[in-house]
Amino acid sequence: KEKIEITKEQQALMKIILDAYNRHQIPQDVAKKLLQDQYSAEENFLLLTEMATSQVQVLVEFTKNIPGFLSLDHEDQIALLKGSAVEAMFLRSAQVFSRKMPKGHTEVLEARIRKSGISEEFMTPMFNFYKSIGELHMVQEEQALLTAITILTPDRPHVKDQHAVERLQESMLDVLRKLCALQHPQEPQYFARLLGRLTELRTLNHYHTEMLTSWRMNDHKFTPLLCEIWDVQ
Ligand SMILES: Cc1ccccc1NC(=O)[C@H](C1CCCCC1)n1c(-c2ccc(Cl)cc2)nc2cc(F)c(F)cc21
Repeated sequence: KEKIEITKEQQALMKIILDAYNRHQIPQDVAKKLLQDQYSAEENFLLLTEMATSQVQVLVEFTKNIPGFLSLDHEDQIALLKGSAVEAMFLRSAQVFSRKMPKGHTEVLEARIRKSGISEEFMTPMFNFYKSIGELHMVQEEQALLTAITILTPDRPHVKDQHAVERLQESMLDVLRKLCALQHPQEPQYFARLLGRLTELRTLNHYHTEMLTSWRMNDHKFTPLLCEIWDVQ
């Protein structure tokens, strides 16, 4: 049984990623809002665009703290952010959905989201993903590293120097692999299950434009930043 140890520099990397992840949490708690009141499809759509816009700003700040990211080609930095913003939003939503809540709150939250205005056809893949993330009971470090790994996906559209991105992603994957082995010694497959979620996350990418344009209301307004990131309007 090989001795798994996280090196000093990997510990430093993890601390930087975790601090950045915690520093850039979403300001207002959307789950609390949704649990407090029922909103119309229009209000929910506005809430989503506000949340998603602040999430992109938060994501940029988080990404700037990933060691090596700012040394990448500048156009590649943009391509990585643009390519991962939707997945980061769904990953964040899944982490919010899977948070430990008082009895019955998750059910109310799910019901509110089901009636928020999203078309019925997207509910199953979306909630399947949220529940599969919840089953992993990820610790904060794993959540932060998984977000960084998602951003550092080399094969996003328009990335020129994929190898440079691969090298950064590989160092994150190595830390995550060791962390999983230390945190879940009884589950040697845990790391592979975690990465499997990233594949499921990509499928949500395909649905997101349709989820937005099919929101049960007319005249969907998006912020300029979301028009950039979401390929809408
Ligand atoms: C939580 C967050 C953080 C940062 C950025 C975005 C969001 N996400 C949101 O604000 C929206 C709200 C928005 C208001 C209507 C209900 C869903 N949201 C979505 C979602 C559904 C469909 C699409 Cl297309 C996108 C996202 N899944 C959620 C799961 C949750 F547990 C939750 F609390 C909010 C969630």
